[in-house]
Amino acid sequence: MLGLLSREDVELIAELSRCPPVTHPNICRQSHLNKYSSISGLCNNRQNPLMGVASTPLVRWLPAEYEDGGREPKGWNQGRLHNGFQLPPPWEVSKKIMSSSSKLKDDVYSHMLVEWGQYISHDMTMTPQIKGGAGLWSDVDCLKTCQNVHPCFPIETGDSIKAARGCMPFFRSNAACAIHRGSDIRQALQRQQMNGITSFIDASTVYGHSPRLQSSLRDLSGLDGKLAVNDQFRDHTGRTYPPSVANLPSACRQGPHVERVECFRAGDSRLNEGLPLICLHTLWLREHNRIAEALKHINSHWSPETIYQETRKIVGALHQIITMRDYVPKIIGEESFEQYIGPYRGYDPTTDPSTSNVFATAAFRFGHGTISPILQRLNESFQMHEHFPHLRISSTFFSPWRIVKEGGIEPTLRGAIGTPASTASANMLLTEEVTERLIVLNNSQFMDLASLNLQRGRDHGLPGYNDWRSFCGLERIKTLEGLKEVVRDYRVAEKILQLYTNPDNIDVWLGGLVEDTLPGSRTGPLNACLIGKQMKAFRDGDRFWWEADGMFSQQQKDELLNGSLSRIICDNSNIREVHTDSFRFGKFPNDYLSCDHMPSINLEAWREEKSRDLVQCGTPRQIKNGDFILSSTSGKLVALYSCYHGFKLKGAAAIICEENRWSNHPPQCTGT
Ligand code: HEM
Ligand SMILES: [Ca+2]
Repeated sequence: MLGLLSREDVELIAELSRCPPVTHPNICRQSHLNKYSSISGLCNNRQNPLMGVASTPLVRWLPAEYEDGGREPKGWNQGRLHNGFQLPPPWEVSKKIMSSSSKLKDDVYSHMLVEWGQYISHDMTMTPQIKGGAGLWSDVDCLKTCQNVHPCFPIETGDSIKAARGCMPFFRSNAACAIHRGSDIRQALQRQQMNGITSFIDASTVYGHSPRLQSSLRDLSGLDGKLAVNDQFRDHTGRTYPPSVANLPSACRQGPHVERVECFRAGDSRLNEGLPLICLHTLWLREHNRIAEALKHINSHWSPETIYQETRKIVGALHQIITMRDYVPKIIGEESFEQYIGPYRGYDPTTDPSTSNVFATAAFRFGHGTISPILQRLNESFQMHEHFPHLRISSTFFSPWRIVKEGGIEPTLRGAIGTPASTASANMLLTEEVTERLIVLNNSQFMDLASLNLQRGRDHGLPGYNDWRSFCGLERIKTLEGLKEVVRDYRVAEKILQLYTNPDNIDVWLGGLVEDTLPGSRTGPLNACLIGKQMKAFRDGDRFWWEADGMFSQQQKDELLNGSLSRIICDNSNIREVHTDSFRFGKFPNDYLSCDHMPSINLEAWREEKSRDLVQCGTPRQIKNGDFILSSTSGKLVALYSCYHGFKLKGAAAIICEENRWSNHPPQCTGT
């Protein structure tokens, strides 16, 4: 049988067997799926339970364009013409247009704006790749071949000195399960890529996107709703770090003459990529545990599960507020915010909150143009650190030891808030640090982020720049003169057309990135449109959006608005002075404020007196390997039990408080 199928068919079948099970809307009636958002995103939308869920397809806003119509990437077949011309090799585009030895500084925003972009993109999208090695049915090793043999789509380098074999390895993105919504039959038959994580801005970076991962990140033995922390290292003031990965020794780089520091573990697996990313993950881990402790103090009758879920809900809300209130308007500008997002008008179940392919693969990768070649580390006076000087970022990739052994998170965090951001200008797009010296784990060869982005867009069959401009209601670019109007730097416009000849062929990531930025924004008109539309979908299509009806009381909402990234830095690090807005660049000390004066969230708004029913029925019994939450949505007090991942529930999941007693014994959670 196998002999009749191509490798791709077999891969597709393997993928299908990993699809989330077909889900009937009826399962969304279960009460525990309605009090708190589920970890995988399941049932956020009750009519379409899989919308926005981890491991479902990145949605298409325009149909894919594959060379064979169905699955072959653009550029797969040598000599193939597109609109009459061959596509230029990504590496050549990178070298001739994108790679730059210098970057300009932003005059308004701090580097934290860049770091938050990377962090929050890891809440919205993760496109898994086929880690093809010599596998069950595949005898090709993508680290070795320079041929286009599925699943390898190597990037030709034409440089026999740097990359000895004349190519850089590239793994195609996984094919997604064929979950077909809508009526476009062409799309249903085309290869789709998938989003490995929840599309919703739900702090999946902190909590994960599956029951198993979630469970592995919790401290279930503490019975206080906290997350697990590193049991080997703490900073010099006793503050915690994320736990280490389970498989040791890990692939993270190690410092000279210091004990091993393994890769950290969090809700998103990419946290070790850079030091600022590790700092943000560490802040949120500490913030969860800080809030959990305070809530336990305020509501001593809450079960550990209630503390955990209520804290997760607050942390999720803070991710949404920081992103939508503080981050997005700076990126796309106030005007585009008005145009594409506008004020919140409540949950809309007809909005699909899924991450779109063009957002993940092109538009939100605009941030790669704002990566700075240097990582600054600053001391308490926000001056260059005496012991831990600045570093080229290529020497910071996958190096958690530099946090643990080089002063904790503070020097890097101060660097992020106390240094201006880099900007992407058309003639200085990506720093050589990531085009010449990018490291990806388990591959010793230096990679080029620009080539990867371009090749990824072609792997996904993304339509060209002009089609996306049309999609956004912008004029198509037909001539060099037209291109010069939107790119402004005429030399770059000329180089682009020399390489692509037909403007329709321009890769959308490149086109979006080189456009001149709109006033008061950090993106051009195309990316402002694509990012704006996506953010609106994330917000309006999320039943658990923090402003949605029934999520928080008015008093709680008012308190949440006192939250900020600066306050989180104050509460969870040894930094005592901050800018009120961590994304703005200011001079120390004049533009800084003492943490004592930074507004904070008063968690008293979450105080809950024991209800009369609870007093009369008594606190429900704790069970082993599981826990309960209380709900009174049906008018009666109900204890909803669930088991931790890996355990099976025996007995009634819900017990009701009736006539001063619980209707049933609590269930049991037994090993499977
Ligand atoms: C030092 C900083 C950064 C490094 C080293 C980095 C590296 C990477 C790499 C290696 C990929 C995968 C490329 C591929 O094979 O397709 C990627 C994807 C991505 N990056 Fe970055 N990145 C950085 C910063 C940023 C920033 C600042 C943003 C946004 C503001 C961003 C947004 C994205 C997005 C949206 C993806 C696609 C994620 C997916 O769906 O898998 N990155 N990045
Ligand atoms: Ca998410």
